[in-house]
Amino acid sequence: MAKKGFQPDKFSFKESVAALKTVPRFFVEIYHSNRILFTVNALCRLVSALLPLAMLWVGKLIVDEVVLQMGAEKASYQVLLQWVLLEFALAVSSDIIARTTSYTDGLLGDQYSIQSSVKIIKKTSDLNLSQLEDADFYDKLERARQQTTGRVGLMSNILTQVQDLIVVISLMAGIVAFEPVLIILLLVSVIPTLINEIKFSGTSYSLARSWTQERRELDYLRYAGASDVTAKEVKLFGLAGYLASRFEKLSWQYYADSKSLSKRRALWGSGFNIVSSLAYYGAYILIIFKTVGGIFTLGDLTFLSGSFNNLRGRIQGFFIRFTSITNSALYLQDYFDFLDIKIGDSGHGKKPMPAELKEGFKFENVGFKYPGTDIWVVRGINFEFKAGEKLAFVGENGAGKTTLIKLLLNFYEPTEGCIYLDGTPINEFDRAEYQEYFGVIFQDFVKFELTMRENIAVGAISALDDQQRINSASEKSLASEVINAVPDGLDQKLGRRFSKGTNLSGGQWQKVAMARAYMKDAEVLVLDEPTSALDARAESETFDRFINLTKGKSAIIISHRFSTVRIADRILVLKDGKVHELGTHEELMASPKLYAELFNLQASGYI
Ligand SMILES: Nc1ncnc2c1ncn2[C@@H]1O[C@H](COP(=O)(O)OP(=O)(O)OP(=O)(O)O)[C@@H](O)[C@H]1O
Repeated sequence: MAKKGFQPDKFSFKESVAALKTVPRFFVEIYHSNRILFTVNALCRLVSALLPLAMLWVGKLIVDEVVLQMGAEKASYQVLLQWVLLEFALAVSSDIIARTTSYTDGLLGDQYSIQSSVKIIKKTSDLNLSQLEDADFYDKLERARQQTTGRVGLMSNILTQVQDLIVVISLMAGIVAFEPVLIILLLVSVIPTLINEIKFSGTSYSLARSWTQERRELDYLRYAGASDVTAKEVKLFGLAGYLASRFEKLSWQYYADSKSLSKRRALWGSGFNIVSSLAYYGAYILIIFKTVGGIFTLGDLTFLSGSFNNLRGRIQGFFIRFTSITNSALYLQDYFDFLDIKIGDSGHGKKPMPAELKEGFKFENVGFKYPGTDIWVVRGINFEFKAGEKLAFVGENGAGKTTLIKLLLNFYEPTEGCIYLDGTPINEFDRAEYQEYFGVIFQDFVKFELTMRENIAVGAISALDDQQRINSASEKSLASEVINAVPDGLDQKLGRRFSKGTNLSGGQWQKVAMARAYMKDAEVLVLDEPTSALDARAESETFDRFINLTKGKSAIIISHRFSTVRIADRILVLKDGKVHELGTHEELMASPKLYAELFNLQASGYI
């Protein structure tokens, strides 16, 4: 995707500052992630904020005492020793406190990062399928995921900011007591940094934000070019060069935008720094003159020049950190925006589900367009799916079979018409409870790179340790054959991502997936092409078992194999998003329409 070039001022200073409103919520979350660590951290920072002034002051006392003793007839070291010991104690405490601060920073950061990642996973699972299938959603997710670790830096940056503010106030009070003019010079020396930071605040976030889509594309290209899943085809079709060059092209564009921003920042930064240094040296000369003129002692000189330098560094750091804080706050805003995405559930009722299905489901004049599109994928759909019935969906690719399942499962709401369960519109039920009714194996079921046991138990994850239930589901689905064929049985890691992992064949995976359906004692089972990778014998065995083992249960089976389909009680033939035929195998064979035509073609080996 070609990039027009970066628009740097999309996020102004004002917007960056406005993002700071997320900071209190952030601190409440951190505080709740570990109250003790947070309190220790804050106390350490408070104490260390007062240490620089104390150390500089003791340094001044030492120099003054040295000068005094140099002029004395008989030097006494007692006071001097006391001051040096005090400075030593301050130095040691300062180090201990700094280490405790960074230790607690790290721990708090890790805890917060774990918790925020968990929140992102949970939030994602709470959202509707229609929200998840949206590109905007992925952009939001990407931005929320970014900087999960950066947020840790935000916490320490903000606390350091408060800490430095205390240092700055205390050192300024010290300087004002000696020479108020120095404060004016100090301001002159830090204003250039302030201007520089205001100028560039928000720009790096702007750059990163404007590249959200491309970064997702880069991630995808990296995955497509270097992963076990794609390796076969990448090698066979010689795609590595193509993918690498696409990756490189996009990366270099980002690099160029990022470089030009860094260059401008560096150039402006060095210019401003010269002004700042001039003011500093002006102050230094003033202090030297006053010391030589006898107004300041040598100790005062050490204290003032030390304080001035320290202050300048801290105030500049304060502004620079401010930009980094506002930048992180913009990312934080993305994270909270993601957590605050409304779950599109508002139109849903809270009716409890009936204990068992009595009549069944009814589709009444159902039509559907995917959100953001203007095409009727299905329209004018009318049929009943009776309780206890085994119904098969048949139709060409793209006819709308999976879409009907998604509508039945209430992942999407029909654009027009209504679906009823025992006479009640399905959106009057609590969505989660409603979906609990179903056990579904999708054609693109997930091959989790977890153990065999976990892969089976995902059908009812609370039964992960229920050996009997797992054994029974494996027997029913023929997954037991797969379990026996792998070295570690149920504890076998699946997939090759982790050591000792093993890959299963397509058919073996489908047996594992079928076991998930048996794990869940669902009222209604839906199998969306669950046997496409099975050999003919395994397929027929799987379906015979399925029909026998789920007697009395309602089930929908989608399949392109007519030998499977014919076992169903009734068959619904979809064509161009409409119900073309509906009846038993015998009824449909008796009419010279699509079903009979396709059945005969397949029987004669043409398709
Ligand atoms: N999330 C989506 N957004 C937009 N269009 C979609 C989406 N999912 C599916 N479609 C479109 O809806 C139509 C029906 O797709 P569906 O998956 O329901 O077909 P199907 O009958 O199950 O096909 P197959 O036999 O190939 O699995 C297709 O044209 C497809 O491109």
